[in-house]
Amino acid sequence: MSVEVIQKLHALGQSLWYDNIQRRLLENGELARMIDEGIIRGVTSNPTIFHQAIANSNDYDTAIQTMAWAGWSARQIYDQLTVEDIQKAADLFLALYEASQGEDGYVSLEVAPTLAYDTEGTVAEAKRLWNLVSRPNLMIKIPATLPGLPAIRRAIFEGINVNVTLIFSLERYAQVIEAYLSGLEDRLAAGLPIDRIASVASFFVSRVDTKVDKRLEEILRREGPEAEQARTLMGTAAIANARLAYAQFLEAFGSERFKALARHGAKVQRPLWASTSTKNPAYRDVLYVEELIGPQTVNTVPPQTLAAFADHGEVRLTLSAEVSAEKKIIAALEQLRISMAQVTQELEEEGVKAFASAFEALLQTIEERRAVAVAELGPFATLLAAQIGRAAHERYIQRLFEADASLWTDDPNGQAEVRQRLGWLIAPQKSRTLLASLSALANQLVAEGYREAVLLGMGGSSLAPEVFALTFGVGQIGRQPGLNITVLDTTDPEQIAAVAQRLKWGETLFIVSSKSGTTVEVHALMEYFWAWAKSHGDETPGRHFIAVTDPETPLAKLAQERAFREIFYGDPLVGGRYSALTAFGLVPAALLGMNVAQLLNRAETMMEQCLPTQPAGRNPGLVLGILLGLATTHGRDKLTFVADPELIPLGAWLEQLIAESSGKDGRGIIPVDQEPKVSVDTYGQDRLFVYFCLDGVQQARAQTLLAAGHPVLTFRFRDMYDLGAEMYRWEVAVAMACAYLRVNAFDQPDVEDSKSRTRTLLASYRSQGVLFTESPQWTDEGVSAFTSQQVEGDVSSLTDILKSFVGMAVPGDYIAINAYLPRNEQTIEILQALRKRLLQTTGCATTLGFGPRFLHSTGQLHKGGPNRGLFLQITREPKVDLEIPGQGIRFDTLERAQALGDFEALKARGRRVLYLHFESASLDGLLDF
Ligand SMILES: O=P(O)(O)OC[C@H]1O[C@](O)(CO)[C@@H](O)[C@@H]1O
Ligand SMILES: O=C[C@H](O)[C@H](O)COP(=O)(O)O
Repeated sequence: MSVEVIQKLHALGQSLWYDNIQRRLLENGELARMIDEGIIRGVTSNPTIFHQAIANSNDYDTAIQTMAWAGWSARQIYDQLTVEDIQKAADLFLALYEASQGEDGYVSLEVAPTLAYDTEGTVAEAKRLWNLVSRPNLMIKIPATLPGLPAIRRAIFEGINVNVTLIFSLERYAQVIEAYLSGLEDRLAAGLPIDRIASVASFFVSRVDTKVDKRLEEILRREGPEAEQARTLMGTAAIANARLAYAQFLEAFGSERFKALARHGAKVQRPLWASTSTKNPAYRDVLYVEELIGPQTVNTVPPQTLAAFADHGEVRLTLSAEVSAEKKIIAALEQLRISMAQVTQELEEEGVKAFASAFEALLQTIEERRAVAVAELGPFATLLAAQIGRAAHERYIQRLFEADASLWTDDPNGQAEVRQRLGWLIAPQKSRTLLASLSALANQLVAEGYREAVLLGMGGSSLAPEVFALTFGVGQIGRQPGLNITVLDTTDPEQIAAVAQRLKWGETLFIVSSKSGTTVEVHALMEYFWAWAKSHGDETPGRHFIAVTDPETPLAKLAQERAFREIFYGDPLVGGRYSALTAFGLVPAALLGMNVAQLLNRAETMMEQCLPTQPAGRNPGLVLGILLGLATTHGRDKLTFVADPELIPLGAWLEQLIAESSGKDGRGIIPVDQEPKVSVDTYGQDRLFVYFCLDGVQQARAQTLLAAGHPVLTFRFRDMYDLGAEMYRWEVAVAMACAYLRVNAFDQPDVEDSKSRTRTLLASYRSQGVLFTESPQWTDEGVSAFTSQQVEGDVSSLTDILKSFVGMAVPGDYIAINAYLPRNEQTIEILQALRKRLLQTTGCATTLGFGPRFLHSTGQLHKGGPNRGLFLQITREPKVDLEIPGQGIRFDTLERAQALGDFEALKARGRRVLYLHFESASLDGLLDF
């Protein structure tokens, strides 16, 4: 696009405005770029433009859905969407507005076209929109109908900038100028300033040709004596009409009357050439720009006209006071009985009608989308609005951003923790400081021949990286050259060995990721791979390692001592499970080759929607959070994920965020991830489904669930980078849900219990060589069973044990399979089959977690949440085992100690637990019940 031609245009006194608005342009920086590069100097919108923007895109889906959930009407939603876009555009133009001293930099918003013949209604609407948008560089568009004229005068008197729209005739244009001047005079008479009031008169061009040409064509068709004259007049009326308007402008604003106003600072009301895209393909595509260039004018162009003009537009002065030729054209038309008065009157009426029907169609579209969103709420449709009202009254969002810890807890220690844990709120902005170093490192590693990275971390330090690795991994969209990342968050020797076996020395980078820098699994894994690296003959393999940790942690110190290639520091004001958009998620994202800036842009756009400046019902995080809280208190506490294939990995990250944040003090939301599909009538009344939709593969499933009466919230992703937005939204939502449930969203008080029991067990193992002395309640066929309570009835097989255990489940319970096994295809298959069986037999929700990974995720909820869980714990004798260098134990011992530590912790809290240890038996036996 050539900026030069536009600069030339501006040098001749014409400003180019953009006849287009679309949320995507505001969010992705395109409008900002066009302003910065000097391409456009203002924006105009109209009901047709908004109809196209909203009805033909999914840019507004999240916003519409949120407001619909909050109980807003279609009209309220329309207002909010349009005002937001206009405000955002106005903010982008503010600098230009100021630099040009109010000459340019305006953004126009039209009053509802249904008010076009209602003077009082228009005045009231103009005032309402002016106050609502509240930007100095706003222009309110008012149609120049007869009833519109006094409204224009009144609006000017009120100090409102006015873009007078739908002007077609010279007569009406004169009345528009009169209304403007009178409005200014009224202000002066009232002692009010007039120097900051701006107005443009939108004179419509191309539509005049469309209508006149049609009449000329009729004459041509008749092939009579007037045909030749008609031919020469084709495509001339619009420009002649507009040039005559320009002459009228020069006269009116050169008058003594205006000069008197100008002495008080009045600005001229510039003519704005509107409707300047070429409608007849036989005409030059920049006709209505090139032929109307002159001082003190504006031309507003839609995208295709802008592109054409920048490409091949020619700039020369084409407007002047000399309009004899133009007068002749109009006279010639009149001779052919084409009355401009009639043509323009029809155009005005049709123009109002067309805008009104676009407006009605837009409201209809919003209404349809609103109804779909409300239906998603199922039984909560009638209850949610009041709860949002309560949250607004209690200032939930304000208190979140003010770090008012009393929102979650009265406990002083808990409150102190909360105050240290809210840095994630500004992560989308703050993390930008990492961008340069991240891309430098990614490029350097690729250039040095690294192909693979293994991330060693647990919970919040591994789950977001895993989401990114699985969604943006090999062959996925939008990826620059980068490394493949494998996440290792286990102490299972088989799983570790399987990864180690396929690594190539020299091509593999290790990312040691731990916020606290003290997590036992991470330390053990790091020592293992450090020794692995050394075993390749490199005594100082630090350059193959990077660390992500908070400042001054033991890991940070060790990484320095061992000369790690790089250390990235996390934000100490962000807790582990809220760290996705800090170094913990972003370092791996960058190494994968993701566009981290884009991820953060999406997150920031969501952040802006979640700010306290937004009305409560417009805040996607707040509305979702209150809904989660409400559903939980109404017994729908099993938050069940349904996802299109690409989005399945998101569930594991959400699981930790939700479970570890909310599952405490006997309350909590139970996330159910990747549950096998069963017939919908299997589900109890304790489900709240969420559907993560990318390409709609699971749409039919979601519909079936909805039809069966379950709430199903749909989250539509435009592409995978929307992960940035959704991660942020869910972080806010979970914080808000926790406030609603009155639990501290930012601690994990029950996790430590399992850890300390594990430490005690390991100490006894180190001193006495035994880990566990309890004798099983039952043992046979190579399986031993330990239970929290005496098994009822006759038990002669594993099947009996399982039946008796499962028999304890009542509606509203959930069954958690906690497997300390290698997380691989084979075990996943067996355990998912078991899960399906359990679900079908009991109707209860089921979860599957691999230990010790889940201890850093759902483990908190298991112990601290509602006592509705039945825990089936599984370990087995390992096929391989590995030494943990320098610790005097092997990985299997650590894994088993972790299982036992959690078993004891669960029992101590009165949970129903069945612990099965498979010595020699096959896991397949689990399916025989
Ligand atoms: O990043 P770190 O400090 O290694 O912790 C890992 C995980 O362990 C937990 O503290 C729970 O044990 C999580 O909250 C956290 O995400
Ligand atoms: O403000 C601008 C007008 O609404 C717009 O230019 C109308 O153009 P059209 O005639 O191409 O619809």
